[in-house]
Amino acid sequence: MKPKAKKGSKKSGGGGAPKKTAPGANRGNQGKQKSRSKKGEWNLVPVGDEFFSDKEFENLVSFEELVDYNVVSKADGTKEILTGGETEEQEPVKGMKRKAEELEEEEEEADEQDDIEIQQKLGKKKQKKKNVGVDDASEVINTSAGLVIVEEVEADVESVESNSKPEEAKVTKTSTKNTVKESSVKKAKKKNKKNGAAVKSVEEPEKEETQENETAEENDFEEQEWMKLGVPEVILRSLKEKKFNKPTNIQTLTLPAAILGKKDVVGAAETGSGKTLAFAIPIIDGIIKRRSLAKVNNSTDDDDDEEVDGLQALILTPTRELAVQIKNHFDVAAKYANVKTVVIVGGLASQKQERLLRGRPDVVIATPGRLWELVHEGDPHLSTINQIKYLAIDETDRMVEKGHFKELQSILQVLNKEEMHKQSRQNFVFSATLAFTHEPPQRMKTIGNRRVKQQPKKVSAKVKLKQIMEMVGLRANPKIVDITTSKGTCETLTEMQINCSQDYKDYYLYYFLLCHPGRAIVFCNSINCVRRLTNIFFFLQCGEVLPLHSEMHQKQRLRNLEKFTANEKGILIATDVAARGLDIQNIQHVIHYQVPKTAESYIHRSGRTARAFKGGIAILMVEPGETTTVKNIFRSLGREEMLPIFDVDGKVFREIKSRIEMAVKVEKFEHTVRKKLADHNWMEKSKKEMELATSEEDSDEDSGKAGQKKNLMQAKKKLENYKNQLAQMLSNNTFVINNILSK
Ligand SMILES: Nc1ncnc2c1ncn2[C@@H]1O[C@H](COP(=O)(O)OP(=O)(O)OP(=O)(O)O)[C@@H](O)[C@H]1O
Repeated sequence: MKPKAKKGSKKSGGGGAPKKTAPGANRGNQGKQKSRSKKGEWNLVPVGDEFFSDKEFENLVSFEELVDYNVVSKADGTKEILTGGETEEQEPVKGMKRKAEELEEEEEEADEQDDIEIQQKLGKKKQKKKNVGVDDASEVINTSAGLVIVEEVEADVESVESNSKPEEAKVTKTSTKNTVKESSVKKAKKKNKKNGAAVKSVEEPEKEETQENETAEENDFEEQEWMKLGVPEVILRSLKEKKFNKPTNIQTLTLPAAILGKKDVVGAAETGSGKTLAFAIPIIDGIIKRRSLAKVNNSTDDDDDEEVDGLQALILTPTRELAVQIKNHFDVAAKYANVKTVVIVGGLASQKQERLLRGRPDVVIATPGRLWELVHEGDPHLSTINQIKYLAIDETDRMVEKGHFKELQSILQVLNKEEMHKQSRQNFVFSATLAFTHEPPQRMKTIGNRRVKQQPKKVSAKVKLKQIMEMVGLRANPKIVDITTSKGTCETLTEMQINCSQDYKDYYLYYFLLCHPGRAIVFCNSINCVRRLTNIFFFLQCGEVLPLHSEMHQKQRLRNLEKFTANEKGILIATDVAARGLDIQNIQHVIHYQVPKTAESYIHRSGRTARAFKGGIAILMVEPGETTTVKNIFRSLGREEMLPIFDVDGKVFREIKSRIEMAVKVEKFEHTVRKKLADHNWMEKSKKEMELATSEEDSDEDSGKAGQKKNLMQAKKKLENYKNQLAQMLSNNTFVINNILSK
């Protein structure tokens, strides 16, 4: 089989039936032919649209296959395949037909070789990077207000320098090129190991790591590293137990200022970098210290007792799930510290939460809505909320967005009302996109076709941070650390793109999930899309497929997250409620089924994988109508190159198409049946209620009802039939699919 290129390529020979080939492929087969002993013909091979999403094939016009040919000997003893129009040099083979598959295999091997070379280069590159420590931390910039010390920390030579665009582009290219071939994703594990490569394995990464490191880990706990930061013994114990052997960068850079310096902290660091403990540890430490101080004082003065008995700390988060998770982080770190935490979020019974507050917890972790409700209702424990000693706002940039979280503003007003209390409170403001800023939208730069004279300027990171700090009410001289990379996402993440039509997204998604089993989150922009995909992938028997969106009951949301966390191959189909902060171990893949609306959302969604030093893949699915949004996102991220294209194995892709088509049909038809059923039930119910009287009307009704019932029965039968057909398809795994499943 041979691909044909657009430029300078000869038109394809043969008169193959115009089967479905790639768009633009059927340009006719009447091209000029250098006829010589014509024995066979090159025939068009049908290929799907998917080939045209592949950058590598951008010049491709068609694929052709020769199935009928003779091999004749040349004078030098080698063989020659004579075709209708050209002679191709082949390796000496014994007069047998070379199968298309063999040729494909060769191509794959060549690609693999390319990959190995890239991996080797990457391995070296990473080695070089490792030698550059975080300690190259630099310098201090004074903001215009002169209040704030901004420390810019060079976490990574290539990624942090904001002006190093060419270098940055080089990194993106190298790290992505090695993933261009989808077929090589699995092999990457072996290669990475061999080469010590930068891109970590994405298939079961933790298993390999834990097995190798298990024995070493006992002695790996770097107690001194933690102690240097001021972490007390009682927290060290739990960190050691958790095998948090050494602090992460953001922890190293913020903990001393927070624990020893008692400073307010503003922290921006990539997703999954351990920001939660960066504020949880100092808060726990502070509570313990205040308590022991109070004990000492207590022996002389009873009045001080009150101060440590009330609410000490408030943690605010944008989502309910995140609040629950932060509580878990606190509880882990405070295992031996006797610090009591509760979660106050909407969607759960407020009576239960009031009861929890009666237990006088030290720390309340809350979403602003429910918290404000309870403050407003005069909950006794929350009555001293204005005197809290610690305030942490996670995902702060999201929390202070205009139009969101009105209640947050109300809470902050209460907290900041009295200067004395404000000054005695330590604040923590964190997010992966805290310092992220946007170009003003194009529409603000033009009026009609005219360019606006005074072009609106991009708000600088410094200005944005200043606004946030003022809004939260930070004290003077906070510690500000921004170690986000200019590309936005974390270093261990591999990003790829799929370009296809809307209809093909289901095919690609199924293909990806089939070929790359593992815990995955699929992100959608709408609840309807979540529902539709959940049904389709349920019908396709893709393991445990769980929806998550804001119209679900809170209990169900939490239950689904629990199930997802417990299942290594679970698939969560979610809206952006799952985009921020969720920390679920070993999510291997994130798929943006629909392009997110903002760069922040892209960063946070992608950041559900590749967390805490691990690897992961994020796939961005783009249909033509979404390309402008993608361009805007990448412009905001300062990226000049598009993502590498995720390649597919055409053989597998063709085989799964019929399954998807049937599953989509089942999903649609089930929807119709459900609607018919609802109509029928409604008719039944209303008839009973109205108690229609006349017998004539009764008979009309009866015949209409009978017709409707028949209709419904037929539809149900048809649906059953479709389901059976799908089940049949799913049970008939072909050789190709079995081959994938066995890997
Ligand atoms: N020092 C450490 N060593 C190893 N793992 C750690 C360490 N600190 C935190 N972790 C783990 O890393 C994971 C990510 O941490 P965390 O959820 O705090 O990230 P984050 O920076 O808040 O991410 P996001 O921006 O997505 O919210 C968690 O599972 C956490 O338990």
